[in-house]
Amino acid sequence: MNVATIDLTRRFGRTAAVDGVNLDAGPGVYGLLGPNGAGKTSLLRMLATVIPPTSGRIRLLGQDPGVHGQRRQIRRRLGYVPQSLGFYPGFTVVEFVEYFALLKEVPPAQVHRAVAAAVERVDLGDKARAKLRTLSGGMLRRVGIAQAIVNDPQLLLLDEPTAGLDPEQRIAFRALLRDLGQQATVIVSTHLVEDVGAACTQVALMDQGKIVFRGTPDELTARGDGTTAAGDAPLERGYSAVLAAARS
Ligand SMILES: Nc1ncnc2c1ncn2[C@@H]1O[C@H](COP(=O)(O)OP(=O)(O)OP(=O)(O)O)[C@@H](O)[C@H]1O
Repeated sequence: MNVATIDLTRRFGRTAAVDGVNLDAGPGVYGLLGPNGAGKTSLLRMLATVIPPTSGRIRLLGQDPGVHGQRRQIRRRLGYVPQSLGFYPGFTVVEFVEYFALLKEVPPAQVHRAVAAAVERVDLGDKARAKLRTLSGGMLRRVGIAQAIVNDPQLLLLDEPTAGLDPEQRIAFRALLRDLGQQATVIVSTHLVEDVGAACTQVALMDQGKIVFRGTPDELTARGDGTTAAGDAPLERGYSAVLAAARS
């Protein structure tokens, strides 16, 4: 398993943002759904080794992120797109992605090719030498994705990556996720259920810090069958039905 958590919990004061999550994930694309404040970002931040858990256990890529040497090895093989990434406005696209390649200790001889490949994969080849301050919001999102994939990660964590992408880019991005998920574990938090239906092999639904559903997108859809759950699409009705059941 690339990700294994046992009773993973993260508190902020009295709030249990993540409350006893047990998760196993091998290669594939996993959608993480849930309402605002469900704990998705906090869970992803722990998996990205950005914040430590309050209690519980995590193993990532067979290593313990609580141990310095192992955490460093995880970070070399990890990609993370946070909800808002700080961009240095005076950097070009290539300089920015290269900076992350160096942080992730991509071997120097491979950096040039890895950066060019990541920039091409997000369809920004024609903007490679443009300064970040001149790019649109959607293009910056794609730069954020390029930095995350530059080290060919075995674990890729994306927090609402399609926010701000136009429809054409979202479709291309889902194809990229499916491709990356052949080898890597890709966990993508999103509010867009179309993204889950189109790109994910598995879906987890969080509510109030807990995972209240785990299964395939079709299984989530089936939860809405024959119910009066709200939603314009079948997957949305499944989502609403599971949340209503979890809260009843
Ligand atoms: N740094 C923090 N300090 C205090 N409380 C926090 C912090 N980060 C998150 N929380 C709280 O933890 C809970 C879970 O927040 P989190 O951002 O993980 O949810 P989310 O599912 O990602 O929400 P959204 O869909 O709105 O992004 C919320 O109640 C939030 O207010």
